[in-house]
Amino acid sequence: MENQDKIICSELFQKQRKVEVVLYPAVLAWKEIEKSSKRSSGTSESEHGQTVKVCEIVAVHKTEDEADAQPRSHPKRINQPSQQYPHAFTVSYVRRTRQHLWRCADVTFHCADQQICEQWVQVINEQLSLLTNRPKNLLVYINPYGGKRRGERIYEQKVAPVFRQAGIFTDVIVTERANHARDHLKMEANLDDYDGVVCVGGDGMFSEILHGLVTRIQTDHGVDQNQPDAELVPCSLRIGIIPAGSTDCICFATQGTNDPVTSALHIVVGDSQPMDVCSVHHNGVFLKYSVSLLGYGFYGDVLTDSERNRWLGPARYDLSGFKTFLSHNYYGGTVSFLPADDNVGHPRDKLQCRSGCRICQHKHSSKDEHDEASEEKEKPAEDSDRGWNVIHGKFIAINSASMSCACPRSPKGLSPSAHLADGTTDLILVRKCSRLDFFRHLLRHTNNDDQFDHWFVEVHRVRKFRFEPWHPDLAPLEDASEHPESPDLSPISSLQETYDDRTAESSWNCDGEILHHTAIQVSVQCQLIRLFARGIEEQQDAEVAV
Ligand SMILES: CCCCCCCCCCCCC/C=C/[C@@H](O)[C@H](COP(=O)(O)O)NC(=O)CCCCCCCCCCCCCCC
Ligand SMILES: Nc1ncnc2c1ncn2[C@@H]1O[C@H](COP(=O)(O)OP(=O)(O)O)[C@@H](O)[C@H]1O
Ligand SMILES: [Ca+2]
Repeated sequence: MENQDKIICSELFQKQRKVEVVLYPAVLAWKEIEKSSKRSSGTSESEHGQTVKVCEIVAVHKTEDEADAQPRSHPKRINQPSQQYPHAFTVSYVRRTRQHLWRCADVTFHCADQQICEQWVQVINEQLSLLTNRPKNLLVYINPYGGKRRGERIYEQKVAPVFRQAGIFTDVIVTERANHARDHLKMEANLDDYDGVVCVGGDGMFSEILHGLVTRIQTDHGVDQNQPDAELVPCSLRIGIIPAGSTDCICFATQGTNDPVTSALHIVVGDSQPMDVCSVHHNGVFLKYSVSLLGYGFYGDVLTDSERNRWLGPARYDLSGFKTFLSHNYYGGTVSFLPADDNVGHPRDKLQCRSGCRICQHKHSSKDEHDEASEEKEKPAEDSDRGWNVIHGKFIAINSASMSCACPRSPKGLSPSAHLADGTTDLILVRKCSRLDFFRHLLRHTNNDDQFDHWFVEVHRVRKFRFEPWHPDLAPLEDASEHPESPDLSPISSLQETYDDRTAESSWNCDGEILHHTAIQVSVQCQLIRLFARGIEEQQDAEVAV
């Protein structure tokens, strides 16, 4: 073993091939040195060798099992290299497969000398121990009733083995009722014992963890959440999401897939993705936090209806989506919003938030300065409407997407260019239109067409917004902005007979939870939490160059 300038190099044996294994300061590389005659053509892998970033090594261990230590294809033949190389160690690392999916792969190196083998295990472990962003102790909450009720099985079979391999200690709590996890975090959990909290479930379960954690931190720091302008204290603990829910949009939109093993690996390598959180108030009283969708009208009605059919699992949303689409309700109200600065782009600029996103980083570095400036602007009470835009209308949907809300149903999401951590939310207003028009709009969430390119849709990037449903007595008789009716998918208009658009109110869908107030004030809290994620990687990130 050579150890020059912290580069360690040995000739070892891997799958009956002699390989040169090199540990650079941040990369492990191995390359075949002598090709056996059988493999003369060689694969590109063997010619160019393979590399793994040290920060993506899950674990290294001495391969004790004889069957593992010997090349598997010829365990009993004499004169095999395994006789000359009886010692072995195995490196488990992250391998990217298709579409942002990560898997844990193993490579076993054999060597002649026990000391060299042990040295390799030691130096790799030393490098791993320098990676201080990796969690060592995690608090795990499992919702056994989320999604298809597979939370416990998913955790035991797919996630726990990865954590075990990486030497992570876990305390696991299987929830016994709704809000069990939230209340435990709020009042009981000893947060000092952990580097992070893991939630196994869907967006609703994530919401529990978010509320428990954020509320606990504010209470510990004496911050009053009821003050809409209170400066909230960011959470130091990161949150990991193991998807086992119905929509899994927060997981999908932060790592590009809803796969439990991929999530487990993002946690193991200690990824960190800051994220915006919207705080929702009603007349100065705190209601809820939201990180993905705050939706009034269509998505509120879908959620309300779907709760009755929870037994259907994830399919309840399709059924309720279809029913709500047929009802074709619209709701009067006034939306006011404070637009974001131009430097965070625009919802239709086609710039997508990706791993290491510049817009989110810029926002972070300018956050303090920006917050001070904006407080100055908003403080005087009589001047509090300065910079606000006001829109009155009848809306089929009012959606605030603080992130893209990409999910398997809509791989590009409700607002494909929304950013995870830029301190803004994309406010999408879908005005009263025909069923056919609304169907076209919905359909564009599933293809490459621009869902904002309709006369009845407008979208604004905002830092705050308010909504006020029309009081029946004060509602204007006709909405001035209304477009002449375009063709409808009509025969169902009889469903509308009992519908009074002057009194109708919907409810807000707040990350999959119903809010009990319709008049709300929303403010984006820039980068309040961090996830064990890295945003969606560009495809070329998958390659490593030495
Ligand atoms: C024509 C097909 C149209 C497909 C349109 C799909 C748009 C989907 C956007 C989804 C945004 C999801 C935002 C995330 C919400 C979640 O926080 C939240 C909670 O998740 P959890 O249960 O995992 O805890 N999930 C939800 O509120 C569910 C929203 C799902 C809505 C599905 C709507 C399906 C619409 C189908 C319309 C069918 C029209 C057919 C006309 C012939
Ligand atoms: N043990 C439990 N029993 C019943 N409900 C629970 C339990 N644990 C969590 N919940 C609630 O279940 C709801 C749905 O959970 P979630 O994991 O988001 O699944 P889904 O994506 O299918 O909606 C959440 O509102 C959460 O508060
Ligand atoms: Ca955002």
